[in-house]
Amino acid sequence: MNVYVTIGFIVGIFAYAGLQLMLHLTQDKREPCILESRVPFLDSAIGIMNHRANYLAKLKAQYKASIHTIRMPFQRLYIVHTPHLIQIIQNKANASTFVPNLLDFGMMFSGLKKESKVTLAGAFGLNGNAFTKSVHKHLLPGASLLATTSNAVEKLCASLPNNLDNSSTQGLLELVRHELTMALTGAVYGPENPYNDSKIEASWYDFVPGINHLLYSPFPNLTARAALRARDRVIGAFQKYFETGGHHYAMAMIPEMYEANISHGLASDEAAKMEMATSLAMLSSGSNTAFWLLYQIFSDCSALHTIRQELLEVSTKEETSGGPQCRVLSLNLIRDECPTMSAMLNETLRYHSSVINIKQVQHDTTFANQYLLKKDAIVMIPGQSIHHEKDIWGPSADYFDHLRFLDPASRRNLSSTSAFRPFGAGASMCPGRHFSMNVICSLVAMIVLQYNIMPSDGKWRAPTKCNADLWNAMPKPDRDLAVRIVKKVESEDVQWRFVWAEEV
Ligand code: HEM
Repeated sequence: MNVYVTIGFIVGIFAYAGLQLMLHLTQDKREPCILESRVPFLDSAIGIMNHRANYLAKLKAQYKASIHTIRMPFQRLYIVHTPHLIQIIQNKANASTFVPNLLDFGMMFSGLKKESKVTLAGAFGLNGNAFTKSVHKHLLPGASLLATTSNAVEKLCASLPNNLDNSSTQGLLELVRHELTMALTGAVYGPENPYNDSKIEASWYDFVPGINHLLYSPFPNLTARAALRARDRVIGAFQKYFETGGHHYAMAMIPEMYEANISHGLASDEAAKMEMATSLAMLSSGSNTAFWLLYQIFSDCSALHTIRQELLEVSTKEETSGGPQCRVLSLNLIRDECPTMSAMLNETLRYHSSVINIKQVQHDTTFANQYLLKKDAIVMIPGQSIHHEKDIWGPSADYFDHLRFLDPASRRNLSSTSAFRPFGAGASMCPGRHFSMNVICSLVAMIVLQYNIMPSDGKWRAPTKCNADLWNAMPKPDRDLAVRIVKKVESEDVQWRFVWAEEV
């Protein structure tokens, strides 16, 4: 054997043994166990590369542990899989021990300068940032949510006929993504919405794949050059938006966030970068949710028929003088008066969700009277483990059942964040969930009532979601579905009017 190969081999063996020793010497016996240590400190990186968003659920299925440790270079992760342990973490008394750290995530990919990060951390500490505070204030149920939802619904009503009425073959995901992007951002950013420019919309979606590089790559500037150039274009558009006062015509949340960041000492062009975090929260999970919901409805004839019937029954006839029949649907009624559609939405969230809640341990603590959790470690709660737990959801937990939430016992689980957590839990539970669900339900109802969707190859086949991003609460399908969308024959003679007419 070549002498260099022999030396390399021996060095490799020593390095491996050294790393194994280091791993086990630095792991306290009282900490949750390590499940895999074939490649010390790198098992999880390899596992995530291979299994992406499914990695943690795969570990649970394989080892059946309720909690375990993952070691990465300079970081320990504690993965929690079972409801009783999750409840302890979510217990109010433990709020100062386990703290959400989404703030860091937003800052990591927004392109902020170091000094701006320091300014924001000084201003907001562990209490979120101007963005999270404002969303909690403006998008929880109330007049502002109502106005913003109505605005988004108007945008959908205006754009849908233009984009769907041509019976050509289109990608389902691409189609709903465009509709939701324009409706959500249009309602939030107002008439000067930077995403009105199709180049900026395209640049946003060119940037998104770069987030993984910013999170995991040691050299994102080399490995994600095109994505980072796309981010510069989006940031540039937001800088212009604020410079020219576009935010004065937006919903109150946007100028409020901007002014808060400026008042804490951020330069105007840096404050504009925070809109990358707003855009990500707004645009990352919604279109994937709408995609899966449409897939589940249209691929099941009986569910489609029932949902159409329910929607029709809550709509009312509007008197017209001649011409086609006119029907009005108050989309806000769907949640309470269309049980199958609501059940289908909740099952879509339960079954497909890839959410992982992340908290940081603030000090060494003994958890559940048993485990030592070390300061600065990250606690991860994979929603998949809970959403597919047979003790909670019964033997059919691993299957999609659009009738599941018609059953009172399953419906009760909706209000337990130890059972149903597509939007997280506790004080940091997604404050955009009402807005997002309102608009997604509206889009889906408008499509279901007016169009037929058929896969262009004639057979519905669920795309896989093996490459879904670990950070996204709803998984992107690995491939888009080519579909043909045609106006329903019956709806040729009906003029539909859709409104969001809720009273506060
Ligand atoms: C289907 C759509 C959405 C899903 C599945 C989703 C999911 C989530 C999840 C899982 C979290 C983390 C919660 C936790 O740590 O406990 C979160 C946080 C957040 N989401 Fe959403 N989200 C969606 C849409 C939106 C929209 C449209 C907005 C804004 C307009 C938004 C704004 C936020 C904000 C500001 C936070 C941070 C809250 C905090 O730290 O206090 N989300 N979201």
